[in-house]
Amino acid sequence: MFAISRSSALLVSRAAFRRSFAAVQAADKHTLVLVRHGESTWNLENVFTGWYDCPLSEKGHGEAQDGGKLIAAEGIKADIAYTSLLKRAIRTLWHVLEQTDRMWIPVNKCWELNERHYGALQGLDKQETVDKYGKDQVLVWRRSYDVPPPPVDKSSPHHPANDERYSGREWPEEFTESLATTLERVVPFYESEIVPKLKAGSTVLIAAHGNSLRALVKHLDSIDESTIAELNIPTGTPLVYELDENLKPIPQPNAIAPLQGRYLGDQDAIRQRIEGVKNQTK
Ligand SMILES: O=C(O)[C@@H](CO)OP(=O)(O)O
Repeated sequence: MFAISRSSALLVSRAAFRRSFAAVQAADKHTLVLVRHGESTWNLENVFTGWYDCPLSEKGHGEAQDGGKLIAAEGIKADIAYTSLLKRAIRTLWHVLEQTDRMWIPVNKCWELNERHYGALQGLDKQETVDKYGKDQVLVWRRSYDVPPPPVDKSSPHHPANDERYSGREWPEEFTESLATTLERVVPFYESEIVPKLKAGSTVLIAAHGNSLRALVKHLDSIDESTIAELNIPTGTPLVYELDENLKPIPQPNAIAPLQGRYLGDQDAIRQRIEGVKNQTK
């Protein structure tokens, strides 16, 4: 009475095959979620920020909470999170973890994910800087790949040697960063710290900054130096990457080129936010 017919045995083994194939596929797919912090007080005031540690604005708190809700609605469950040493990104991460009910997962705070250091431009009004130096020069400082803004020296409060969170490291007498030098710290950090977690099957969440994330997506999406100059990342908007077994992005439907990951949320509103970042220096 327990004998299984040949056809039902076949059905059982097909179902088992489908299940194990799905498991292999799942193991070969890796999820990485990137979120730029919500609007900060200095974004609101249109001031060059870099490593200056300003908080989120009222609107920025709301953007970060909404970003977290979108991640929760997608059913994405981060296993480990990374952020910078700057409170606008840390607070954004806290909002996302709260909204996704993942406040218990490990969190790593690392200077390598900081915003690009804006040198002597930190603290200057973006529009006044355009009025003084011209739109083209300011665009070169903001978006060119390898032209850094003028540096700060150790007499400046903006120099990292004067901030205890960066103690224990050697900093050059003069400091500033281009996107290229930002990438030189972001990408090795990603490769050495985050890639092993992804390979081990963890879903990874990174809350960081406009330019540290531009550096990371340049690497992930193999974006060339002239195209990356046109790329702006909106505040508080989750960007979801599905990566294949070689950790190459699997192009997502609705991805906004040149990105292969997809932004969560209302796509028209996201395009408007992107334009807003671009238009900070008209
Ligand atoms: O001021 C900054 O640090 C960054 C991000 O807010 O600005 P921008 O978009 O001009 O690079």
